[in-house]
Amino acid sequence: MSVVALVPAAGRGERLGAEVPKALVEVHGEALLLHAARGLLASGRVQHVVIAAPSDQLDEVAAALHPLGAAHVIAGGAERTDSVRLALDEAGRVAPDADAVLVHDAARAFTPPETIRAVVDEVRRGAPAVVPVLPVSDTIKQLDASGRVESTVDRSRLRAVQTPQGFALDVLRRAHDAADGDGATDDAGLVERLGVEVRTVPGHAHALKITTAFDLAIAESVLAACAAPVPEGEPR
Ligand SMILES: Nc1ccn([C@@H]2O[C@H](COP(=O)(O)OP(=O)(O)OP(=O)(O)O)[C@@H](O)[C@H]2O)c(=O)n1
Ligand SMILES: C[C@](O)(CO)[C@H](O)COP(=O)(O)O
Repeated sequence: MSVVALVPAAGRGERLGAEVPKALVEVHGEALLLHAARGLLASGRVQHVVIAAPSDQLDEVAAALHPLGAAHVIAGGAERTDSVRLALDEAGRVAPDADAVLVHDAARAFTPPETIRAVVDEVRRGAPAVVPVLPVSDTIKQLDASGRVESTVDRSRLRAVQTPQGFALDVLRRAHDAADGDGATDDAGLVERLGVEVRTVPGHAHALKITTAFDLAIAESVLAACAAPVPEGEPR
């Protein structure tokens, strides 16, 4: 089985508010996108990477990825779903042998390799679709239209969903074909509409989505902690 990873990286990063698109924001001297793509390849499960970049930043993105040597860059679309769809089309050209596909946000640049491997391995075990998830730690309230609390939601079966999400390639193609421009906030959401089973594997705190400046500060600390030598006798 050959695995192609699609990395939607064409967002502007409005909520982060940096001077460059979010995927090009640097942490420890390297673009978030480079961290994300390198993590995918470092998992040892991914053979091809296709990146959907802002259409006016293709050269900048290619330059940021230079240390990696192996990635295909295309222009993304107006919405995340459009960027994934365009990358999926490109995957058919650059990785015709692929039968499994990952979709991974550039914004989740520090997802650990073990999470990526867990997703791929579940697809290899026959899952049509797989998402990494974390339990929700806050109490969740449902509000009415005026902002008053209507009810407290049972959180025992709620999960926050991360990326990479893994799919049998034909399943993701069918899901995007059926969506026909009617997007979802994640790709598994499109698969759910087909009535196809979506399995879960444990997510990881380091796979946080860098959305705001606060998230970026957390990500910087995560990377610093991972790079720091572990004192003798302490677990990593
Ligand atoms: N048209 C778009 C919009 C988003 N993305 C990508 O989808 C991922 C998740 O999106 P998000 O974190 O919301 O990024 P932005 O859209 O850039 O953020 P914002 O909404 O703050 O502008 C990111 O890697 C982003 O680059 C994309 O490829 N194409
Ligand atoms: C795909 C995703 O990261 C899963 O949690 C998330 O749905 C992206 O949402 P956004 O609103 O595009 O940031």
